[in-house]
Order: sequence, then structure tokens, then C-alpha cells
Amino acid sequence: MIEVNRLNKSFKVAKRSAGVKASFKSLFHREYTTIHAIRDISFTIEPGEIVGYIGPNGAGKSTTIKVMSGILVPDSGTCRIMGHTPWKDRKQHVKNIGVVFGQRSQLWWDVPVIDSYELLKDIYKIPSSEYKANLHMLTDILQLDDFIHAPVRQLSLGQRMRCEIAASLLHSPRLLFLDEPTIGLDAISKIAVRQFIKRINKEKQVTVILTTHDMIDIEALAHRLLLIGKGNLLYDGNLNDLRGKYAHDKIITLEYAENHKPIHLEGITVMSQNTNRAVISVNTEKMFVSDAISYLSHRYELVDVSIETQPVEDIIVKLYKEYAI
Ligand SMILES: Nc1ncnc2c1ncn2[C@@H]1O[C@H](COP(=O)(O)OP(=O)(O)OP(=O)(O)O)[C@@H](O)[C@H]1O
Repeated sequence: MIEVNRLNKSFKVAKRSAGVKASFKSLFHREYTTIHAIRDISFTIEPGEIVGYIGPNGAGKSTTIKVMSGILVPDSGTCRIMGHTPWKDRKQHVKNIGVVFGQRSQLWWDVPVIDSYELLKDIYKIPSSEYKANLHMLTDILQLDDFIHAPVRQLSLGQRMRCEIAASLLHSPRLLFLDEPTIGLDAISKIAVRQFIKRINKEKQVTVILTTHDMIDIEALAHRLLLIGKGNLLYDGNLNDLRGKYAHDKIITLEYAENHKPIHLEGITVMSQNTNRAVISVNTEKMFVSDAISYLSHRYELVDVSIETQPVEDIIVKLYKEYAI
């Protein structure tokens, strides 16, 4: 579905120095620097995948999405999406894709949401029956009824995001780019948006590329991760492989009858401990969790034990550290 081959995009930006003198000088003589936003990026994506595109701030995620959606022209490299080059065959390409930029709106600010949808129907030349069926389905699952007749400026962020997602899908695209779709949403709206993404992927086979800093989004949705750092593609694989590589630690919380004995054992790091509760981290490369619990049960009268795996956020931090990004 998507073939990206050795894409490069750089921006030329004027150097700015502080101070009135420097500003005055720059009126006559401007100096420029080049920012290499993406460097030699290559990957392929198959139909029906949900891919998480992750990386720290300024890594090049949005630039890649903009190139793939035809908004930006790369300096070099190729990109074929469903047989089209996004920035060359824009008219054909936009029919196949839906785009949601969490930070920007594609809806007209002062008009009721439904009027924006009608405009999109005309722009995309969506047949009436298809438009009606999609609108009905999207209004129903995203629960837009209460505010679809209100102007966008009156909507809360969560309401607007739901309307944005619906807008991006009215023309039945086969590929959806979501750039931070859950940014600023409350817990309930986040869950609703995640469930919706899963559903359209499963039921309508919509391929999804998702950029996000929310690792719970990634855990809930992405079968595959692409990691980008300083413009370079650094990792292409799934979350389970990452867990195998980085999640060597299990966190164990112990409740025990009053006891002041400290815990000292190679492979166990004590994160906190008081007279009847301890939180420890067990390095599973050095010892089995069962051995750790057996050791602890000999020293303490255990009342309760709970074991957690490492949060995905910690795994990603380790990944970023390994690649020094
Ligand atoms: N229009 C532009 N002009 C100049 N520089 C730009 C432009 N767009 C992006 N950049 C620069 O390119 C680099 C990559 O930016 P990009 O927006 O792709 O990062 P990102 O991974 O999406 O970051 P974030 O997670 O913060 O949204 C950054 O250094 C950014 O400052």
C-alpha cells in the first residue's frame, strides 16, 4: 500500500541573533542554516496495518506525514501510495487518504459542523448514498448528535476531535493518517477514539498511520512501531519484541506483617520499603520472579503480592536512550 524509499526533506531557515544590532544587520545580510527534517527514510506498509510512528519532539514525524499526504514535496526519494506519488498526483491521492492533525482543524471555524461536512461532500464529490451511510455510521459511533449543528468554535477539544475524525472519513479513504489524535482529550474520549480506530481498521480494513506521544495509544493500537530520531529511521518492529529486549524488570509490590528486615539480594532493587510494604524491581535476566518471591516469603509473612510488567513508556525511554535521541 505504501512504499517509501530514501526520502529526504530539509528546511532552510534564517539564523536569528538576539539584540537590535544583530536584527538590523540581518536586514542586509541574512545567514541561513539547513535543518534536515528527514534523512533517507525507507519503509513499506501493507494494507490493514496500524503503524505507530513515534519519536521525540522535532524527530521528523509530522514532516513524513506531510510528505506522505502530499502537503510537502521532498528534496529527494520516492513515495508511492496506492500507485500514486502524493505530491504529484494530489487529486487522485487525496481521495484515498484521510488526515487528522490533532493540533490543526480541517473544519470551518464559524459554521456548524454539519455544514463543513456538506462542503467536504462537494469537494470530494462523494455520492449522496455513500455520504449518508458514512455520516450515519460516524455520527452514531462517535456520538456527534449533541453538537453536530453547533459551530466548531463552540466545541470542546474532545468534541472537535471526534468531529475531525469523522470529517477525515466521510469519503471512505482506505488510508488514515492520524497525527496526535488523542492530544488533550479526557480519559473517556481517549478510550472512545481508540476503540473507534480499532473498529474502522477491523471492519473497514482502513490502514492507519498514527503519530503520538501517548504510549497508551501505541499499546492499545499499534501492531508495528517505526521509531524516528533526528530525521533517521531507527527501529521497525513490534512492541512485543521491544518488551523482550528492554523489559527485563518486573515490579513487585509486597504487603507483609510488620517487619524491619531490609531486602538485600543480587537482582533485586528496592524502590521503596517501610514496616509493612515494599516495592521492588526484579531483574529477570539475573533471577526468576518465582525465586524472588520464594526468598521474600522466607523472610516476611506476606499478606499480598502483586506483579506488574514495565510500563510501555519506560521501554520507549530506554529505546530513546539506546539510540541517543
Ligand atoms: N516549515 C518548517 N520550516 C522550518 N523547519 C521546519 C519546518 N517544519 C519542520 N521543521 C523542522 O524539522 C524538524 C522536524 O519537525 P517535525 O515537525 O517533522 O517533527 P515531529 O517529529 O513531528 O515533532 P513533534 O513531536 O514535536 O511534533 C524540526 O527540527 C522542525 O523544527
